[in-house]
Amino acid sequence: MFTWLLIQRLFIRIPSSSLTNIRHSVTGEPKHTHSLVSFVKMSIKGTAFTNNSLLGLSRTTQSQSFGVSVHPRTVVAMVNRNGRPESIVGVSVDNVVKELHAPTVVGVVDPKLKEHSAAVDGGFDDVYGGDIATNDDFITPLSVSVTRGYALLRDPRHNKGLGFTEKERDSYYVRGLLPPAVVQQDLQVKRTMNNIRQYEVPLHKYQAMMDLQVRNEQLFYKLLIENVEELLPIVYTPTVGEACQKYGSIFKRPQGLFISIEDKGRILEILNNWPEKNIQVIVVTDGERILGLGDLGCQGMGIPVGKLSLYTALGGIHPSACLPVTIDVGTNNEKLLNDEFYIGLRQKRANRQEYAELMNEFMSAVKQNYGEKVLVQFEDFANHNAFDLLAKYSPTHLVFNDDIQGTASVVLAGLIAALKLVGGSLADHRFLFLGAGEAGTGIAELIALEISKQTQAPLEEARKKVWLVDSKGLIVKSRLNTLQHFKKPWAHEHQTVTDFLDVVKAIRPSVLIGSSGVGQTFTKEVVETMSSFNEKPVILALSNPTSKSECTAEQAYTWSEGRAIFASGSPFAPVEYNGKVYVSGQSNNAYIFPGFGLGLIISGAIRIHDDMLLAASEALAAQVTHEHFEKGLIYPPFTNIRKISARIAAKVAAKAYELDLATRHPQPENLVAYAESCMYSPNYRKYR
Ligand SMILES: O=C([O-])CC(=O)C(=O)O
Ligand SMILES: [Mg+2]
Repeated sequence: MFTWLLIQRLFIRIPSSSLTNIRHSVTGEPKHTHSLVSFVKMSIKGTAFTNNSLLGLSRTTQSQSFGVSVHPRTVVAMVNRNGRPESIVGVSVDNVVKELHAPTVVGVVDPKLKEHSAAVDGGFDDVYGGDIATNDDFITPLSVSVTRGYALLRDPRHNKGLGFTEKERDSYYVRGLLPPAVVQQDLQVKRTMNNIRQYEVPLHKYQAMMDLQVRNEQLFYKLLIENVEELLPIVYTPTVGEACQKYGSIFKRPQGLFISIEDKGRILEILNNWPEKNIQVIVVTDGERILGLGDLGCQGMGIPVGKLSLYTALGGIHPSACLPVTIDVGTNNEKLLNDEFYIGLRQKRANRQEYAELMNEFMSAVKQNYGEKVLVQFEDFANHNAFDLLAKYSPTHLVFNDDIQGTASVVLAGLIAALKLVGGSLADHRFLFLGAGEAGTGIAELIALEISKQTQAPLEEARKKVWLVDSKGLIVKSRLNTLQHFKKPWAHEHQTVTDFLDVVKAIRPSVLIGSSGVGQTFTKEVVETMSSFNEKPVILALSNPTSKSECTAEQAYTWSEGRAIFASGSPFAPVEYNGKVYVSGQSNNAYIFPGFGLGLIISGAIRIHDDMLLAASEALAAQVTHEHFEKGLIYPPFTNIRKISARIAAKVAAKAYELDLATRHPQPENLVAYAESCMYSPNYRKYR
């Protein structure tokens, strides 16, 4: 293995000049029995390299260019007897080895080549066939595929704009294509931030940020990382919600994959149209429940794009390893169906069976293409599909539902922290939820799980501390037969109560959590009632975007006379009440999923376990300092989020090792340092 890793690194440094000539340097008439790997290990001299001359390699199918199927983005190279690469013969595109076309410079040798050879006696079987992602997957993809000349300035992943140095302008053939000034990246950040601050309308700032992302990705991430508190509400909630509503009008360039029901049977092919092959995280939505805004169909794409930009900025996942996907099965949103600028299929949502078949094809294709360890994050699916998909694919895939599990983990973290302010243990409190969907039941279950672990009480007992209200009122035993399955565990013994204020009075909770997607439901009376029997009522208004928040920060502080411990899903500015400034926290899964995902990737986890969510909650809660508590905060500020994410990642990874769900061995000694070392940096670097 050592040799192979060495080769990977050597390849990246191969000068482009040696690549432009490869067609003439690669030769030979490999014997039919040679596997690709043994071919790679041979030093063959002879005539020009053509596809045909390599066809003899195939032990599998001849239908692809070389008849040899290898993992995507694999450089096939010949090495000499000392193991040094002498020439590159091709690169796999769409899992097929293709000639390497100048002026593309490529560098990754995939160690899976070796494993496959071992597994199938020196030859290659179908790489789609099984768990090809093994211990040797890269943490951060090393692939470098850099064009040059004018095309380089149009390549957002590598464009540096005026940041190209004098030397780079010559070696990349961009001299004359840029004005003479060379600008440091820091100055570019300053200038771009100045421009963005000129816009008063948040949506215009969003558009400016998206334009930057598709123009100069490194600058986009540097801006986002260095100004995270200011830009998070732009690229994420609440502005991303408005962007989705208007996505048809503002759409310019695709930032993710659109897979529609009409593409049934062709999903694998579509995945291969995406330019990157080494995917580690997919965020997928079907647009049916975008934030609290409802069915936005295909225009939900803003959400996977936004979530993945946080995976990179907050969690350090390499942007090339992130794939946003929107599954378009139609929309039931009449307004969109009649909107001339709508960009999705103009039809009602597909029926259950068609939907299930499409999702199944997608999930199979994803595993086939990217292996066992690709993380699939389900985002903003409607309740019924969200629970079903998670249950169906958890046993076979690395799947995570952000709205159920991510939100649960972030809220539990906030509650663990809040206990320092309100006193007692979790089991001493009573929790009331307005909203019994993904977030509500997901949080409820994680709270119950933690109580059960802490008190050794059975889970069913622990659940009795938690009460949920849905659109029909308090969830109680007498409603059991008509309840959806995910609500059933919360049907406790109690008389029917329908009015929410009456429920608050009857249950007398110490913690009130809103997750129904309906704004302004924590009324003055509700907050006053909470404050009448709690010295410090904990009030979490989780629904997004801001317009759907159950109450505002100002309302919570005013109506509770400054006593509420308040956090919300979308951010609120600090509030002044009676001469004191109150800073509320943002109880948003953005604290959790980037670090959680990083933890899965660095440990090579193949499945998710609830204990990993608990580990993430504890790691986040541990980041809240005395100074934060003094301000009434139950979450640390986002400013240090990359450090926080590394700590979350370390705890999640440690749990994966403990549960034997990790596949990257040996376990790094210092997981925090390791997580930090794996994080993507947007600072400009040399390409060769
Ligand atoms: O995106 C967010 O801000 C949080 C979230 O997952 C949702 O509200 O669905
Ligand atoms: Mg969501």
